[in-house]
Amino acid sequence: MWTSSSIYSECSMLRRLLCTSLPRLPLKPQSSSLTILNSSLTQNQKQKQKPLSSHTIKSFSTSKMGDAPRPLSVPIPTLEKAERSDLLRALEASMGSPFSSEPLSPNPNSLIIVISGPSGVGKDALIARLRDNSRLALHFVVTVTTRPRRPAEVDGKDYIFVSKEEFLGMVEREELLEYALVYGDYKGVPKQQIRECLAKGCDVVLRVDIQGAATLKKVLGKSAVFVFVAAESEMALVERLVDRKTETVESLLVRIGTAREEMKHVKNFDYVVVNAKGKLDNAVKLMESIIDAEKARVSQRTPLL
Ligand SMILES: Nc1ncnc2c1ncn2[C@@H]1O[C@H](COP(=O)(O)OP(=O)(O)OP(=O)(O)O)[C@@H](O)[C@H]1O
Repeated sequence: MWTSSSIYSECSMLRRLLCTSLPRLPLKPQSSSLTILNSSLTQNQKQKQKPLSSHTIKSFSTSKMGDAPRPLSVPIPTLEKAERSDLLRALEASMGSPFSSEPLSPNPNSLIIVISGPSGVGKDALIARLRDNSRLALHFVVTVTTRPRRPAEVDGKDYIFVSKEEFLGMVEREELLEYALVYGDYKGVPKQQIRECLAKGCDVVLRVDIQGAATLKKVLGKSAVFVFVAAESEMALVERLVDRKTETVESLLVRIGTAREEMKHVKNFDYVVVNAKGKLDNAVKLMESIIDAEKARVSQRTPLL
């Protein structure tokens, strides 16, 4: 029969047993039990407890951690008094092997980043800002096009401007990763530039329209990162196209109608970047964050090309 006094005496015996066995507990694996037991001590008992000496730690070092047997009698100096290098050496000796300075995770793979979105949304503006100001070292693949050069554009930098015959020759020789007829002009992505860049270990940015992105998705699948650039509203997009003053009324109508359809494709992309009016810098920062996050992925993409 349990009486209240017998329960009390059982409890105090158990407490005495636990307190006297405390210094023998292994240091790491059971540190949570150490905390629990410690909290059950009276204030008086806590004051009587001495800090762990190097001798105490030495006896812990004879215990096993996981499967790795640890050598006996490796003296580990106290944390307060030891030289850092001595402490590191003692810890290495105690663990049974030297600490490696090799990176714990491998270098991230090169990325293929596909930037797409409706006409007038600001793809070129975003890419120009990334090219000129970004902290990231990116290679921007220069698209080949048969479209006439706009006054501010530089051949070989903004686009490679070629005749229709030259373009079709490239198609024939299978030099393009993808190509499309966009608003009456051909645009294509040259394979060679991408291959050269990936071989050097750099990250490649491709700028394509929505059709091009759909084709690249079939070719590259999950090996590339697909980013959809959007305006904050349809009105903002139309204003931007009108203000750019590069389109006729007919081509404006075609682009606006196409943009309505293209917005439906956003679900096929990995990320969406809203390029709001006057907030191009925010869009650039978001692009950089996406690239940073992709570099930090545990399961890296491997470019297929
Ligand atoms: N955040 C922004 N705020 C205001 N204007 C912008 C912004 N981003 C781009 N623009 C302007 O909007 C216009 C369209 O941008 P841009 O030419 O870069 O679009 P695009 O998506 O490359 O178009 P396209 O596919 O037709 O070549 C340009 O005049 C550009 O300067």
